[in-house]
Amino acid sequence: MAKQYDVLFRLLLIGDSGVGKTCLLCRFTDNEFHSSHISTIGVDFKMKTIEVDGIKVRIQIWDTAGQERYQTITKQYYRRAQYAPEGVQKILIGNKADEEQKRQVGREQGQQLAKEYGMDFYETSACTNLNIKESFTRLTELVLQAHKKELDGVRTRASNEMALAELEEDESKPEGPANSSKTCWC
Ligand SMILES: Nc1nc2c(ncn2[C@@H]2O[C@H](COP(=O)(O)OP(=O)(O)OP(=O)(O)O)[C@@H](O)[C@H]2O)c(=O)[nH]1
Repeated sequence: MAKQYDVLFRLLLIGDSGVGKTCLLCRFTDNEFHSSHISTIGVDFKMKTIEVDGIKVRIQIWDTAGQERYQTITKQYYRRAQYAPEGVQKILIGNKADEEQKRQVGREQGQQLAKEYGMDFYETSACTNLNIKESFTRLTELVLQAHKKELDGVRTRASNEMALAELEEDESKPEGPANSSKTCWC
């Protein structure tokens, strides 16, 4: 059976209560949007596998509560992330981009803040599905880049496995032009 993923990492969603962290997560993992605000209690998580540069990446996405009363719990999660030996990759997201009239933070303000912290900036909408896949994919790319050395081994293994699977598939096919997978245009 084909391996389900090559690497696994953990991603943390942090931000004030009501900014749309749970909705970003539900849009990304299940392509769903809920208009009600049910505050996250403590932390919750969902999983999603995406493929970037031929590598199957399984992401465990932790959704933290924005409400202050859960800060003692949620802080433990950021702290653990801070001590990661390879450092932490971050991006800044301004959500609810569909609500232009109710905008609280200017786009330039967001871009400036992201620049100060050396982060990429995305304006998203969980409601209209704007930049959801793009922002999660970008963060995944940053994590993969930060772990480039370990990944070279994974990439070699993945391409060897793919070559082996293709070989096995070819060997199981009966010979003859009718079964040839190549198309000739001449
Ligand atoms: N218009 C619009 N509303 C959104 C968007 N994302 C979330 N919302 C709404 O904002 C409210 C809060 O969303 P949540 O995802 O529950 O917010 P949260 O950041 O997880 O909140 P806590 O769990 O309390 O930290 C809900 O009513 C959502 O429907 C968006 O992109 N556009």
